Amino acid sequence: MPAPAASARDETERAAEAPASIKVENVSITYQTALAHRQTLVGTLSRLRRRRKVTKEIKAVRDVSFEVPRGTVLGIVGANGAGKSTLVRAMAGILPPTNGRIEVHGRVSTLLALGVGFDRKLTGRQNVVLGGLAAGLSREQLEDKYEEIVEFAELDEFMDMPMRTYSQGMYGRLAFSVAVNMEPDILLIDEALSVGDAHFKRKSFDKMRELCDQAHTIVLVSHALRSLRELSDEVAWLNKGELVEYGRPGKVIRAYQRYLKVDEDDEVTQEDV
Ligand SMILES: Nc1ncnc2c1ncn2[C@@H]1O[C@H](COP(=O)(O)OP(=O)(O)OP(=O)(O)O)[C@@H](O)[C@H]1O
Repeated sequence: MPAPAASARDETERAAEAPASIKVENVSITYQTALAHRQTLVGTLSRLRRRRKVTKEIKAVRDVSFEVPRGTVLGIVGANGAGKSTLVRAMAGILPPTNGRIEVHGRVSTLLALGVGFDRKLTGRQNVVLGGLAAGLSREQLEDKYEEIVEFAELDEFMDMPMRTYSQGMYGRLAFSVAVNMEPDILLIDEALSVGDAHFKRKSFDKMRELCDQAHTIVLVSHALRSLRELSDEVAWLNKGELVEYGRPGKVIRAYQRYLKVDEDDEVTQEDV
């Protein structure tokens, strides 16, 4: 019967026509960082006199291009220092690319290891309200969301305490709960797939799977290869700032593991760490 075939084709065509959620075009990001010389007094004095700053360039991302279609879950893998966090921070608009451009279509919510975070002087409740307003939610939307966020984080009795009194796990649980409950079009997650204790890890992974199955566009940076393989539609492998491979999760992760010289079923690299 033609109808189902036609609708399947329509779907494919629609997906092909749908604009990419994220477009990364020839992006390079270079950090300029002050170089520490051996700290001798004479050397420091002479440099101060000459007012010369010694800087070093670190090319963290080198001419990277790819597109993330709407509704795609993209995993990013790579060794330490490969440029993963730098690229995701640029996608989040925290860091401007040195060259190239990044287009992002949709409301973004981030859960990043570095950078944006809560103000520890404020209570959990104040942080959630401020974060929600900053993310563009109305007061009414925030009231509904607030209950969901607190219930998911299971931190009801701590919400009126300053966040400096929170344990690291409690902090992570609230951050995760805020990020996933903001109903973003695009969710950027860096090294925060599993936070909290074993119970919350399970819960946050199930929530991630639920979000990945829905029409959200998600970018996940993680060293937890098993989770990435399970959650991602596509995987990008970065090495020394360059995009080495982009494609189906099994294929790209196997190539990355060969590079790392670890077995495919190596328990440690599979783990959610
Ligand atoms: N703020 C910064 N200033 C200068 N150099 C930086 C800064 N942040 C990162 N770098 C450098 O940029 C490179 C890429 O770092 P990045 O944090 O993006 O790597 P990563 O792939 O996320 O690593 P990891 O897996 O260890 O988290 C590294 O060489 C790092 O030293």
